[in-house]
Amino acid sequence: MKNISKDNIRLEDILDTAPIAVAWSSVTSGRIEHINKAFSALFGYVLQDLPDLNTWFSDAFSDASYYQQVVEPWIQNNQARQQDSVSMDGISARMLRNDGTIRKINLCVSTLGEKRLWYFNDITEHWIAERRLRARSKMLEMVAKSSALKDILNVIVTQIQQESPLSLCSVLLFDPVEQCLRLGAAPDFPDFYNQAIDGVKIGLNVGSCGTAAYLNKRVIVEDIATHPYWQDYTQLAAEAGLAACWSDPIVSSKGDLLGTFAIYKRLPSSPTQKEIELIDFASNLASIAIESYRAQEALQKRAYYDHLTGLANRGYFFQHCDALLKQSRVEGFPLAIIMMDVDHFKVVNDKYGHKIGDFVLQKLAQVSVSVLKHTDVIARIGGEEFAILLPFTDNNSALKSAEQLREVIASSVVLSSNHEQVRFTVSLGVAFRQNGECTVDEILNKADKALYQAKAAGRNCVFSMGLMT
Ligand SMILES: Nc1nc2c(ncn2[C@@H]2O[C@H](COP(=O)(O)OP(=O)(O)OP(=O)(O)O)[C@@H](O)[C@H]2O)c(=O)[nH]1
Repeated sequence: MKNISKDNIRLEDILDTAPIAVAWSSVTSGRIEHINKAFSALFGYVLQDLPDLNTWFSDAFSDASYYQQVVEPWIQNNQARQQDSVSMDGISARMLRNDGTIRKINLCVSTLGEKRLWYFNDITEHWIAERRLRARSKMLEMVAKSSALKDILNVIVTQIQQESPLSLCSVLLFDPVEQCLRLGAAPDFPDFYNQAIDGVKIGLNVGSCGTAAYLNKRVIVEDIATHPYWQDYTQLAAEAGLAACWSDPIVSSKGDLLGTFAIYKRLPSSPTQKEIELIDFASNLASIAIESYRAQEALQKRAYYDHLTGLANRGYFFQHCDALLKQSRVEGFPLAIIMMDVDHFKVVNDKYGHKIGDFVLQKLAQVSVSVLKHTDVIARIGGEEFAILLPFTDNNSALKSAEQLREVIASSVVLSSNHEQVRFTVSLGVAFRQNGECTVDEILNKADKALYQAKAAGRNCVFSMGLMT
């Protein structure tokens, strides 16, 4: 430490003890003549690194248009002011440190003779806290308004990317049925990377996210190129320009896995304490968003789906049928309806009990879904009564679908509590949208009449308004 005698105190020494970053420049040449210790700590430079003031400023302000439109006029205005002005209005701006990270500063200037003193007050922490609060409020508002989950997650990802420049962030959603991760939000990743990741099964050595989800704990990979967790994905990561990945499992309030939040870096690196806090913040926000979305989804499911079979319920079917009938009238595509009813179901219940009867309904739903097209909608509209809507389906195709349903159901088996094979059949009635007007009630009535004909004809058969197949 320098030994400063009492009567030999220089301005430089005084400024070095100041907690605020200060630089002074020559009024005439603009050369930066001194920076204090707090300046070096804030921006990472020593005096020799810095060119003249204007050159440094034009590089240091991270937002070029803000620099040109706001900062430059402010500097010029101050330079035009008379000398020995001691106090001036400050300006807020984002400035780059020598490591590329961004600091938010309040900049003030005063002129003293030939020297111009610049004061850089670091308000980054306050700025980050404020922005996080804003991001959090915006996200909660979006949750309350039931915005699309992808949009909400994009707000979180964007916030973190702004706080941690030179990073890419992603949220992947856990699919518990398929035990895989699906794309939630990864707005700045290349499409080929997102496509490759979407649907990846979780497991050990499935990158940072697949492994974090599998182990249900944070995974920090500092160098993707050499880490065993990435051994099957190093080329993919290299093509996307990714060198490090820190991934956190997103967990619900009950401890269930909801997905992963990850920060990727372009160069091998380990997270700072601040970046760990950032990951925690993002995972917590994402957890609120995903959990509330899932709760809403479950509510909707309860409103529209039949709890026993998992098929759509009567309400959903009628709504959907009405909309599709209108659309088919406008666009002129063919549409058919099948009504399907279990034969002698009372006998099944009486002989094997209600529980086995329930298994029969579940099995019937399962095999029906397996033979229908993904555009068809099957619903349980009564106890043992089902309706199927077949858009873009003409007369012959609908009859074929009905026959296929009949066959696959007739060959299905459920085991009774005594391990007896319980077999069951269905009767089916088919109706089509004719040219001209046709309401939901009209087409369902037609299908119902055909169903009664099938029952009357001895069951386990398909009828289409008097035509038996
Ligand atoms: N296990 C079970 N049975 C149900 C459910 N909903 C309705 N049922 C039963 O379904 C049976 C319907 O009987 P019916 O209307 O006489 O018809 P069916 O015995 O199938 O005879 P047909 O339709 O004429 O071939 C009744 O025994 C109801 O109790 C359910 O959710 N689970």
